[in-house]
Amino acid sequence: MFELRKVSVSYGSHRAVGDVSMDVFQRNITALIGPSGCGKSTLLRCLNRMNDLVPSARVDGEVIYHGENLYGPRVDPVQVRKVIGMVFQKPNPFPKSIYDNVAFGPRTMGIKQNMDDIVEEALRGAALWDEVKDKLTSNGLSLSGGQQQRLCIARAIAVKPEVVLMDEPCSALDPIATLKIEDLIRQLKDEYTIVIVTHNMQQAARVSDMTAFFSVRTSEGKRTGELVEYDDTEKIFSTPADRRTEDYISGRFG
Ligand SMILES: Nc1ncnc2c1ncn2[C@@H]1O[C@H](COP(=O)(O)OP(=O)(O)OP(=O)(O)O)[C@@H](O)[C@H]1O
Repeated sequence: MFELRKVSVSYGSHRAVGDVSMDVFQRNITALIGPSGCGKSTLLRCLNRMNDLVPSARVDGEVIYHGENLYGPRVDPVQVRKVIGMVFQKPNPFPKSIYDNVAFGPRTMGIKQNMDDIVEEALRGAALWDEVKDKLTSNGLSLSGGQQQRLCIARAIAVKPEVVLMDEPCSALDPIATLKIEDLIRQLKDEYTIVIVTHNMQQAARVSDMTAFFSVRTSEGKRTGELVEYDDTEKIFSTPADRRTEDYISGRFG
């Protein structure tokens, strides 16, 4: 789905992550793991041009999506973000009804199909329908944290993206809500390609098919994130090839 070729991201003169080359496979769950500050979120945001919104950010290298460089001159970043959606760390529903939260994207895109059907399908897809079907006019902010995050996932999938990027989607949730979101992520894989940043190694091991481990290299006092190892999740967590990966997953570092 994605081919990253020597992708580096800098904020001003600080290179946050350097020379990342990896492929992301379709209808797979790919986890990005590694210690704080190694550039996981920065790299994730490259995949739908979210870094464009940070004035100091610069992306070098190529992010090829379906054979086309996402940073090519003819590519419209707004269009990119419709096809490659994002779910953030902290649930961030709009202060609107549950229905309007989900309908927002399709309405903005001028989708003419029956909106009730779209909203129901997205809420079912996000495993939230049964809990909210009788209160669709209630404010999205009245839901619990876990429900709010599933509402945000419903909002993301309502516009039928191909890819859903998730930046630590469970870090603000309790363990039960976390397990629900993990179940949901596994279900979403049938239809979507998912890339997830997580601090939680057990979560990466539980949900992902492929895992990329990043580390930080310090040179002349400057810290730059780098991709250490990328492989099947099972391999990364059982017989990693690199000592740094082994140290991290066994808790000796990070
Ligand atoms: N908007 C920004 N402006 C300037 N520097 C930034 C910005 N966002 C991130 N950075 C820097 O880029 C580096 C990588 O940060 P990033 O948040 O991508 O790492 P991370 O691995 O996701 O960390 P964490 O796990 O703590 O969220 C850090 O040094 C951070 O300070």
